[in-house]
Amino acid sequence: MRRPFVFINSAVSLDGKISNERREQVKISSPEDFAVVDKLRAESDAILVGIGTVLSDDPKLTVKNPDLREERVRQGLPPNPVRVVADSLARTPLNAQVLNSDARTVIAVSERAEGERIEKLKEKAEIVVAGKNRVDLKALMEYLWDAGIRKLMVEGGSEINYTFIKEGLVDEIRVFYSGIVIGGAKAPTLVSGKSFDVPVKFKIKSCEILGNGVAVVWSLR
Ligand SMILES: NC(=O)C1=CN([C@@H]2O[C@H](COP(=O)(O)OP(=O)(O)OC[C@H]3O[C@@H](n4cnc5c(N)ncnc54)[C@H](OP(=O)(O)O)[C@@H]3O)[C@@H](O)[C@H]2O)C=CC1
Ligand SMILES: Nc1nc(O)c(N)c(N[C@@H]2O[C@H](COP(=O)(O)O)[C@@H](O)[C@H]2O)n1
Repeated sequence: MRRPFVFINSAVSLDGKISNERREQVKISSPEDFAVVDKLRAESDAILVGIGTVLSDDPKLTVKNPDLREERVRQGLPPNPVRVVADSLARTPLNAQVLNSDARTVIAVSERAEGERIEKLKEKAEIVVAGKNRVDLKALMEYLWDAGIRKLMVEGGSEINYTFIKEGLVDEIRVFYSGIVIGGAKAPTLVSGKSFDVPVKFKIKSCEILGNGVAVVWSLR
């Protein structure tokens, strides 16, 4: 199967949470980590999130540093990478920031998505139907490969991270471990879903202190 190089990027509190139990966006990264994340976005062809993250955070998923956007343009690329949302039922709100004109957006839906919702979203995004009940990530990866995407950054949340790992679609995971405690037994962690029968193994590729936290890049073992 031909697919892009896939890496998950996530910021985690020291108690392992990626947000709080109300699933509100929490600033976990240090300024130093945000600068690296921005560079990683600029070096990627596309950035993917699950619809849960769109509904919780209303992210823009754009490159923030104008110098990095200019560098992309110098390389003949659009200023921002393609944004991809895994959204089986086409629930992306029409006023979501991810649909603004800053970048091209692909909404991946399943066959269960209502035609009317799809038609409305089509005015603002490219729609790809992949999967019967839920977005089929393998089919989506093939679609993105055919669309010229070679490096995909997955920016969560926990449910979409789980499926990427379960389906063997992840090459690297970059985690920023921050010096904050969020707490909350039900607050989401990096990966949700069901425990794997055999834990998936990763090895450390690199490790650096970035302000009040540590960024570790893990590659598949
Ligand atoms: N600290 C950090 O780095 C980050 C934190 N977050 C936080 O994470 C939380 C959101 O995470 P979460 O609620 O887990 O939501 P996700 O962003 O992981 O989205 C999950 C949804 O994606 C849709 N989906 C479509 N296809 C698939 C598939 N094949 N596998 C899994 N999901 C699929 C499902 O909805 P449907 O079936 O309707 O399509 C599912 O409910 C927020 O609180 C946010 O703030 C998010 C990103 C980064
Ligand atoms: N790297 C990182 N650190 C944090 O502390 C975060 N909360 C997140 N969240 C992710 O970034 C998205 C927001 O992107 P925009 O700033 O709107 O472009 C958010 O939706 C999460 O995917 N990431």
